Amino acid sequence: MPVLETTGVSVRFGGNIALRDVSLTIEPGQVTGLIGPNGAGKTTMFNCVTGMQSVASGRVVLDGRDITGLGPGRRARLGMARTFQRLELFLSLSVRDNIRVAGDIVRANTRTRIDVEAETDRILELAGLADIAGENVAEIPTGRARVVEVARALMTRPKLLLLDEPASGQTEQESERFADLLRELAADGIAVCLVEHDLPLVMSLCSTIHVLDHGTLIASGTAAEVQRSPEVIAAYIGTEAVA
Ligand SMILES: Nc1ncnc2c1ncn2[C@@H]1O[C@H](COP(=O)(O)OP(=O)(O)OP(=O)(O)O)[C@@H](O)[C@H]1O
Repeated sequence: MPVLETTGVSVRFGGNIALRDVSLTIEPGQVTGLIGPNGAGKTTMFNCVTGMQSVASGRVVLDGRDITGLGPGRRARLGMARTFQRLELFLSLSVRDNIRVAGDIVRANTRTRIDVEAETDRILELAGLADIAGENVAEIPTGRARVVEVARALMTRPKLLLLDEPASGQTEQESERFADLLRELAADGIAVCLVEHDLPLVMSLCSTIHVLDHGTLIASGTAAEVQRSPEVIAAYIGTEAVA
């Protein structure tokens, strides 16, 4: 069973249709890509999934449960977490405290028994951030700050992790390490969904890729399948081969 299923999701902003009848699934234990040109509706889709944007029509189903009417807090407690295109970190806090604070919130708002300090240490190691744990987030490079955001999301133990352009600002080396982290998370059973313009990264990481264009889902399939799709080539990839 997919972790997430959207059926016929549509969103309008005044006369502008941001999403038109979008039906897609995100499976556990995989990295799924959501790609498309600027303005295609990718972030709006994340907002619909996380409850930050209400839908004009359609349904959002998490683990077989219809969550279309639930707010972002309820959805987060049901097991979804996200990161943002524009970094949303506490700039005056250290890397460690940015991660720890999510654990404190989980402990305060749910009945989860969580050893916040131990879990913070585990996630710092897992995400490769232990060497900069004490540094202020304002002082670290953007590429690593993006990993801090992912690490903070992991403190909530999500089953669905939505990442909005997490590799932007990363060096090639950082993005290789980041890809390894996402593979590990998927191998652990998490459903990871990635909005990303770095196509070689998406193509190498994602088992399934959904392609949006002008709010419409124009293709879903493996990297090889979407790269062959004439609609995708015309709308987004162009004629140049993607490595
Ligand atoms: N709050 C809003 N009010 C009005 N229009 C919006 C709003 N949010 C998004 N849009 C419009 O909806 C469409 C989809 O935007 P969205 O940000 O979801 O695209 P995107 O695929 O994430 O783009 P990008 O790759 O540039 O981040 C665009 O036409 C955008 O201008």
